[in-house]
Amino acid sequence: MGRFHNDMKVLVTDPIADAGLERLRDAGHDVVEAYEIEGDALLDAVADANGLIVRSGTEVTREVFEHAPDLQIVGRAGIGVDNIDIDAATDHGVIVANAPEGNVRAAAEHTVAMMFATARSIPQAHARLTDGEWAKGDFLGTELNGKTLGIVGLGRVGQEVAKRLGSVGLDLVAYDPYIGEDRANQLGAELVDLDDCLDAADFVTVHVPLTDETHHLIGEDELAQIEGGYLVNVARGGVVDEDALADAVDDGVLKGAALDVFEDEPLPADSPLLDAEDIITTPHLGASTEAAQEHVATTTADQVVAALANQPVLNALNAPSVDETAYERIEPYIELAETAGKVAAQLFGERIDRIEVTYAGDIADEDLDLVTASAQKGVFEPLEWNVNAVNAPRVAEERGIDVTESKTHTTEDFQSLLTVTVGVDDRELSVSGTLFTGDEPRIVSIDGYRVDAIPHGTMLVARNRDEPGVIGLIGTVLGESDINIAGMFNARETIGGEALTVYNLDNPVPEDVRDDLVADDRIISVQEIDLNGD
Ligand SMILES: NC(=O)C1=CN([C@@H]2O[C@H](COP(=O)(O)OP(=O)(O)OC[C@H]3O[C@@H](n4cnc5c(N)ncnc54)[C@H](O)[C@@H]3O)[C@@H](O)[C@H]2O)C=CC1
Ligand SMILES: O=C(O)C(=O)COP(=O)(O)O
Repeated sequence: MGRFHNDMKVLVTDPIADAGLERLRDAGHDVVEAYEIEGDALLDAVADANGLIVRSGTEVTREVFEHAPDLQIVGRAGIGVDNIDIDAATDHGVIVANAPEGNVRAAAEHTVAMMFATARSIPQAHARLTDGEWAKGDFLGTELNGKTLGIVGLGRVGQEVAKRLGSVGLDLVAYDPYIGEDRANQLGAELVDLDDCLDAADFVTVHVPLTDETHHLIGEDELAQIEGGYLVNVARGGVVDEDALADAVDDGVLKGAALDVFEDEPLPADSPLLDAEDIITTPHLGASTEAAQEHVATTTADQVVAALANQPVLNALNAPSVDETAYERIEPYIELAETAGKVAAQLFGERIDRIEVTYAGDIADEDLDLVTASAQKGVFEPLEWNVNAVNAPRVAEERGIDVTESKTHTTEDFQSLLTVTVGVDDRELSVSGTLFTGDEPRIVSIDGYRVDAIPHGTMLVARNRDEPGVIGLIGTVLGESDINIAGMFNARETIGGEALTVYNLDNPVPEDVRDDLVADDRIISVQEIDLNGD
């Protein structure tokens, strides 16, 4: 388990509000602001960073993660994470967290402003006036009242746009295959497919994230369907095919378009979008309000501080996320699961093809994704480099290891019991743990034997025949090697059958000492478990 550090380096590569920077400093972190860096300068700056905060200006590529061995979290002070390679982050065990709420209203308001601005050619008219021309006769706008608005992507921003524009006399249609009809209806929008949405709309506004699926979602054919209307894009460049859009506006297929976002940012000066009189643009200002910037900066800083203190990260996109009160309830189980996973993997000692994590009793009521991920971390830790709860599920998937989680409310003896079973083919081994008063972790069962062991430091698990003198022999051999026994617990199947003894030791047991022990034919096996570092 990592420990709390408050002197870590947080690299900030896009400007965020001071309130966010202050929170990082208040937590004791070293904040390094380095704006507009890319290439080798970015790789150098990130090399010793524990946290990284970006907005849309920094491309956080796989190469960045490869050069950032100490990085634990990338905080995105905003919504869109298309500039962050989340797969690479997961592979490197780095949390990616955004601030999905803070700038929603700002983006929605900017969308509304852009819609009116394009419908009434406000920027063009203003430019003519500043040029000294009273061009009153040249501008005949379009009223929104009585028209139809098509919303492509009815998520947080899309819904806020619907709320605002539904009240100015627009009929609303929406295309979003991932939201329910009820939600759309509550907003007064009819949920339709993309074709119907574009065919019906006089104004189309896009609010989808940029993904492989949405890249050029609006191309030449789709623009043709909006014939005579307007397009607004305050989501992401790349969702709309810019060349096709410039042509559509030039050719009069569309009356106008309003764009806040571009495939290439900053927008190159020679972009055809800038030549089209009826395309209005802003330099990615959707989130640029004081309120939004303060909100996203503080939310992001809080998450970075939390991650660096091994606390839950609320908006983690690639790790199980839990809220703070739920986290308080499951926190002790996170460590217990990791320990049980380590003990199970070390005792099983061979390749595994499955992990089962079972929860019984009160704990079964909780959301336990993070606990299960921790159990996996424990199982994989002896095998893999830099495995944590973020990338453990990925490691399992890549290695073809089947992970199952099951819950039951009934337990025989404990209020809550957690069991990690590792196995391959028909062989398997289970380790169960619980928490005693004061959240003291205890291993209460190993491979079917009831034990009561404090999981800590170096442990020795001996399997022996239940005959007189065996425990004495083990004590003598360890004593002769100056290995102090801090505690022990003996469990047996039946009198004279097989027994399992767990020792807590003050020092590791050298291999020759273990060989000496198994040389006695009453001792079937001895295995050392290393929980040092826990
Ligand atoms: N211009 C700016 O400064 C800002 C831009 N944004 C951008 O706005 C976009 C939306 O943000 P939110 O509404 O907060 O995200 P969200 O995740 O709440 O909503 C996105 C919606 O798009 C839908 N969607 C996904 N794939 C789709 C597809 N193929 N077809 C149709 N719908 C699809 C989802 O189901 C979801 O409902 C993001 O790209 C974000 O980066 C957000 C804030 C500021
Ligand atoms: O939050 C988003 O998705 C945005 O597009 C805002 O981008 P920005 O933080 O202003 O670079």
